[in-house]
Amino acid sequence: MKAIQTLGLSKHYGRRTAVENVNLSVDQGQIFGLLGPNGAGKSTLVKMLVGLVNPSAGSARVFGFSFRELAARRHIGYLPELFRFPPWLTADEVLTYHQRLLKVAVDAEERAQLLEKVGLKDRGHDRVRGFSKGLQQRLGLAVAMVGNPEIIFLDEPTSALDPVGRYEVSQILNELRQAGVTIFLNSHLLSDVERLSNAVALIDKGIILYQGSLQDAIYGTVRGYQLNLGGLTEASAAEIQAKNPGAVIQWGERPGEAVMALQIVREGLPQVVADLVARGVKLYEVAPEHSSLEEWFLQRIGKDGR
Ligand SMILES: Nc1ncnc2c1ncn2[C@@H]1O[C@H](COP(=O)(O)OP(=O)(O)OP(=O)(O)O)[C@@H](O)[C@H]1O
Repeated sequence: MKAIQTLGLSKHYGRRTAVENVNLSVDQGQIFGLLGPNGAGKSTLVKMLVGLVNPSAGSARVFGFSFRELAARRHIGYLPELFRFPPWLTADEVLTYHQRLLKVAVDAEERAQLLEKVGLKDRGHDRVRGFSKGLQQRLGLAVAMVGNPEIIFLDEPTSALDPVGRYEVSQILNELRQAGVTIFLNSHLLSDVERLSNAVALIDKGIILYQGSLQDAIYGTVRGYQLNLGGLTEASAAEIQAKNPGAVIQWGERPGEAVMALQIVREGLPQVVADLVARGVKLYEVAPEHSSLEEWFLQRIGKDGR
C-alpha cells in the first residue's frame, strides 16, 4: 500500500491556480521531499492531504483511506509552516493539549520522551512566550510526533533552526524513518532535502515538473568528467585539447601530472581514455561531475538564465 496516492488533485482560488492536476505517489517509509519556489503550491498540496483545504478537483488516499475520512487523520502528524502556539502555555501543556485533541492517552511519559527527543528536556515547564523561533520549531516537531503517527507532514521544519538544530532534526527524521514512519518534507532548504530525502517531487506554478528518485534527478545528469593523469606531455595535452574543445588542464606539481576536466557525454569517454592510453599517459582516476541539486532545481524551473 502507498502512504500517499493522489489523482488529479487541484486547487483553484478564483482564477488563481494553486495546484493543478497533481498525481503523486509516496511509498511507505520514505522521506519524501517536495521542492518548489515561493508560491509554487507546496503548502496548498500538503493542506489538502491533511484535510485542511478542500480540493477543487481530484482525490487522494493516505494509507488507503480517502483523505476526507477522519480515519486518515489518525495516521497523520503535521507541522504547519506558520504555526503559533498559545504563548501562555508551557511546552508540556502544549503537548497535553494535542494529546487531548488527538484523543490519545494523556501520557506524561510520552511527553517527556518527545521533549527529550527534540532537545527540550529541561524546558517542559517554560512558557512558549519565552521560546525563540528555533525552540518553537522544535516544540512543533514534538507536537507533530504526538500519538506515534505513521506519516508526518513537515512544512519548512528547519527554517528557523541553526546548523546544530538542523543537524539534530535530520537525526530525528532519520530515526523516524528507521522506525518505518513516512516523512513528507516541504523545504526551501535544498541542502536539507539533498541530505535527507530519497524521493523528491518538484512543483512550480501548481504543476509537478519532476517526480522520482533524487539520484536519478541529479546524478542522472553528468556534466562531464575529471581525469587524474600522469605522464602527460605538452604535445599530447595540446592534441587532446584540439580534439575536445572546452577541455581544461590543470598541471600538477610534478612533471607530467595533471587534472583534465572534459565536458563530454558518457559515450565519449571510452574514446578519450583509449587515446590517452595510446599516448602512454597514465590514468589514475576518472570522476564524473554532477550538477548540484541547486543547479538542477534552477534549470528545471527555468531560472538558470537559459
Ligand atoms: N487562501 C488562499 N487564497 C488565495 N490564494 C491562495 C491561498 N492560499 C494560497 N494561495 C495562492 O496559491 C498559490 C500557492 O500557494 P502556496 O502557499 O501553496 O505556495 P508554497 O509553494 O507553499 O509557497 P511558499 O514556499 O512561499 O510557502 C500562491 O499563488 C498563493 O498566493
